[in-house]
Amino acid sequence: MARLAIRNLVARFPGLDQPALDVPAFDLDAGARIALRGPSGSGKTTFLNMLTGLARVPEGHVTWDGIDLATLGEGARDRWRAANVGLVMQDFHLFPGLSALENVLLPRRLRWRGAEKGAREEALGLLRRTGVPRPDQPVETLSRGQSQRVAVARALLGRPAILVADEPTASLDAEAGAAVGALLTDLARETGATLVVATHDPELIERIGRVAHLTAGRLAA
Ligand SMILES: Nc1ncnc2c1ncn2[C@@H]1O[C@H](COP(=O)(O)OP(=O)(O)OP(=O)(O)O)[C@@H](O)[C@H]1O
Repeated sequence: MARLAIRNLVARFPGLDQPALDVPAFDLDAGARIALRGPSGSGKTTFLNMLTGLARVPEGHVTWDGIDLATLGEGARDRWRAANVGLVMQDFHLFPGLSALENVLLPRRLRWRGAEKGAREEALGLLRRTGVPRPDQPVETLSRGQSQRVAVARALLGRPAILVADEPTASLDAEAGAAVGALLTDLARETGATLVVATHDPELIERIGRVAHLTAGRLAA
């Protein structure tokens, strides 16, 4: 279970007159689910990067369960993220030369230096649930939609307390998108994970049930 409190978060980039992100206060209860909407360039990716510790918090506070990511260096943020966050990013970051199953297991292997007992069965179960038919297939031969499902399965392995996804249904047709959206929301509900999803997909937004809008870096929940 993970609770989020953001205070006075401001991110600026060179060449932009206005901050890319300016969020005075934003809170999520542990286990909350929220969809993040906003036009291109409104700051969604920047926001997700700050929430997950992928980027340094330049100004203000992003606090998960009392841990302020602004106080952590890059290595500490990476360790915190590996222990707490399941991430589905827009480009899937799958490793070619490895199978679907190996890709799902890879972050866990790096984290624990060896596959933990049960992780393989959990990974196979997630691949089954996400609808990846052949776990041993090399990822470079998967379709975009299948790659997306592998990325979702990888994010869900180990039941992370925080699930963050950036347009997780964007490369899927309506049916596959609905399946992946259902899986994300169902598993978040089952595990009590706090779920934040940047998406324009109306079906997924409805499934999540709550939406926050980003406009030019400002968040309205
Ligand atoms: N490293 C950077 N240097 C300069 N400007 C940046 C940088 N990263 C993002 N920006 C700018 O910050 C703003 C917010 O970008 P961001 O990628 O967060 O938007 P977004 O809502 O995710 O967009 P999209 O939906 O197109 O992915 C944009 O104006 C973008 O050009």
